[in-house]
Amino acid sequence: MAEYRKRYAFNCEYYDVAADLIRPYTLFYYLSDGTIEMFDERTKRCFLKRTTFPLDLDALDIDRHVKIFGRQLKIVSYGDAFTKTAFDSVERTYAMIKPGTFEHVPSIISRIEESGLVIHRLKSARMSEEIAGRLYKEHDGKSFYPNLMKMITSEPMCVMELRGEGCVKRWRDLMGPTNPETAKRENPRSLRALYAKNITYNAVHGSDSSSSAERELGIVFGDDGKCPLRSTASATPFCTCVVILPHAVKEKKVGSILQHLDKSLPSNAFISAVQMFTLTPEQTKEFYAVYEGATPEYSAMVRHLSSDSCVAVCISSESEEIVGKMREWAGPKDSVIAKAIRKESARALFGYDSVQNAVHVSDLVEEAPVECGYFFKLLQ
Ligand SMILES: Nc1ncnc2c1ncn2[C@@H]1O[C@H](COP(=O)(O)OP(=O)(O)OP(=O)(O)O)[C@@H](O)[C@H]1O
Repeated sequence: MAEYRKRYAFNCEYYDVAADLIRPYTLFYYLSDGTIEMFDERTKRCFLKRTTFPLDLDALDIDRHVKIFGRQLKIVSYGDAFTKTAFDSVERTYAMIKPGTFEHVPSIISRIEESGLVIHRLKSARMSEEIAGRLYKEHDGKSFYPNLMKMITSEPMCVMELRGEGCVKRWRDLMGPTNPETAKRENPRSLRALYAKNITYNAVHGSDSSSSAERELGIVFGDDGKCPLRSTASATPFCTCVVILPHAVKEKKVGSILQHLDKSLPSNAFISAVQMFTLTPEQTKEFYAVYEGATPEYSAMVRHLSSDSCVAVCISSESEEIVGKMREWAGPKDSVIAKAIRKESARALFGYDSVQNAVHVSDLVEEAPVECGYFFKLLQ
């Protein structure tokens, strides 16, 4: 191929809110001069002639979004083998926050985000015996195997896919040595030094190589992308839903928001489930249905929530007052107003305006279980 024509190709989707249509485009990036070009796959015509544009190649990935001259495109797949080979090489690892450590999920997510690693998938789950058996096959027959199986299926835990250069080693460094006593001596800031109870309940797990990571991610998240593990969400007796919005996920504020939330919970409430989702515009409209026609920001809210990954949180409680309490925690809808009158609220601390306002929280006691059910039942 002539050097001038060498290019990456990405199949993208643009959600046209006004027409309520998803428009497919191919985005090209020319390596020789950093120019871009767009092709409209519906009309089969050039949409944007080859032009200079500051495209951040590091930010390009499947399911991620890229803004081209104000148009938010979602990358759905690589357009050719050349592009796939160049981009599909990002290192991934399988990470697990083990049973007995669920209360530390907010702090552990913060540490992951601070380290620069990217959380690509996240789900709080109950490990089944079948999946655990496949995961820990190599330890079958060892003296500690029965205890290991008992531990891993005993309580809620969290499964994650982490991404980033060298992430297998970086995550294992963050975890620290297998035995917490050694961890305390050799790496006192490591997660096992801080949160492990003993060698069995040792807080976290990480794949030991890229090939193990591929195997473990396939087992836990399903080779077809459908995670076989049951969610931990509990809607009884009462629950409410918090959604950490895409801008905050992208800015790596999930851990800080969860920590802030956790501190504000009354003693009769707890975080029962946390999960990352990437909603389609149709799913977002379904979720935000009650706001259509009721708020001027509706279209912008749909655009934002469907623009990238969000994190849904289920808060369970013994009292229905939890719905009001979480609204209070979130603060005024517009972060600008929140910054003026409720400086300590989540929207004041983590949001920008009335659309990128860090969190969505259930408004009404009747809506809260429906919203939790949407994420933690319907989308499972
Ligand atoms: N001697 C032991 N006694 C009790 N449990 C053990 C022992 N060795 C390992 N385990 C348990 O089995 C898990 C898997 O063991 P492995 O040797 O693969 O450790 P690791 O690679 O540091 O940890 P992980 O695989 O969980 O990241 C350990 O995390 C620990 O929970």
